[in-house]
Amino acid sequence: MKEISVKSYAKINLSLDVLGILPSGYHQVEMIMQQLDLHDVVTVRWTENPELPGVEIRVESNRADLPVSSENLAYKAAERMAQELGKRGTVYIFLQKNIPVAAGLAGGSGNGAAVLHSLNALWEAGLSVKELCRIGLSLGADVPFCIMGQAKGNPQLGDAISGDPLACTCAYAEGIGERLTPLPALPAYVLLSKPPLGVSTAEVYRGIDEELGLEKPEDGEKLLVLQRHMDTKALIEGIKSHNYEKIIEIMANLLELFTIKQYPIIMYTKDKIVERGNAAKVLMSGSGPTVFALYFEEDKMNQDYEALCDVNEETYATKTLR
Ligand SMILES: C[C@](O)(CO)[C@H](O)COP(=O)(O)OP(=O)(O)OC[C@H]1O[C@@H](n2ccc(N)nc2=O)[C@H](O)[C@@H]1O
Ligand SMILES: Nc1ncnc2c1ncn2[C@@H]1O[C@H](COP(=O)(O)OP(=O)(O)OP(=O)(O)O)[C@@H](O)[C@H]1O
Repeated sequence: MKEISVKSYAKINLSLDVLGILPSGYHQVEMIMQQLDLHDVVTVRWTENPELPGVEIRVESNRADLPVSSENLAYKAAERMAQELGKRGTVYIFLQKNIPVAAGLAGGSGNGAAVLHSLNALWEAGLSVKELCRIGLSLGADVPFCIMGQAKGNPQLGDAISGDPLACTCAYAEGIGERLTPLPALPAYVLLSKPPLGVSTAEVYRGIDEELGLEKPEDGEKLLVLQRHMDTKALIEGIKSHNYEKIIEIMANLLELFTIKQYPIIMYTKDKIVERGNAAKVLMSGSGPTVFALYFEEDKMNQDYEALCDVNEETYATKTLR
């Protein structure tokens, strides 16, 4: 029996723009993604057994409300790796969940990514970060970025993975979120506050279509309309040159257009942070509903943390992963 534990980090979107809709129904996006120190711990145990016809998978978690069947992204990730590498034996996965669920923080995507990394290590498969990202994309659009962040934040995966040119904790994402260019991390303290509701990512992208008047092109038809709603290129320059004023000015999340209208409690949470006057920026992360606030001074975040715990039970004080 062999075992490994991997830290599965939460992510926020420093920016998220939707440029258009593809014939697949997926959206062409432009985003800056940043990993946070807040993490789940994914432990994977592998027992080889040539008598078995394939791989048996069992998932357990400390959260009773999380599906542990084949719907779980950790389960799916083990299935995909087994298909790729044709192994026989038992995979046992334990998910120590600390990241809130259905929150816009890529918690599930991270767990899927962690299982890919774990099995790559336990099976000594030697797959590169790029190869893991290819497999990860079939699990979800956020998975490749989670793979890159975990490569940086888990030295136990070995020098080849942590030294991979794609290992990074901040990245510029294009395509459906899978074309990733590493960026320097943004050093900041981050407060997360999740209103008590879960949001479906698919519902949010459908809602955005209505907001923007986007219609899915027919198969074979070219993507005609590509419209930018924020200056992501200038944001990248700001991150590279440590121009915090510029970063704060440009950061935005287009998905707020729909999610905040649909769930006013998100605006209520944002207002509660903004009115305290400590945060440099307050935005919704991903498809929501979690609101994040950025700070450059830790004590300012700590003051807001105390106050926000009274607004939403699921409130966390963390920082960006560097
Ligand atoms: C909102 C973000 O979290 C921002 O990082 C991602 O864009 C979503 O990533 P994700 O949850 O990993 O997405 P997936 O699991 O692949 O897809 C969930 C649903 O979101 C929609 N989806 C997702 C990504 C994308 N670029 N366009 C989409 O339209 C699709 O309807 C899909 O059915
Ligand atoms: N390992 C997992 N951890 C959390 N949720 C999972 C997992 N596997 C499957 N799910 C399901 O995925 C859904 C979305 O959960 P998740 O926490 O990944 O949301 P999210 O942070 O909004 O993700 P993303 O930002 O990638 O859209 C939930 O309804 C949950 O039941």
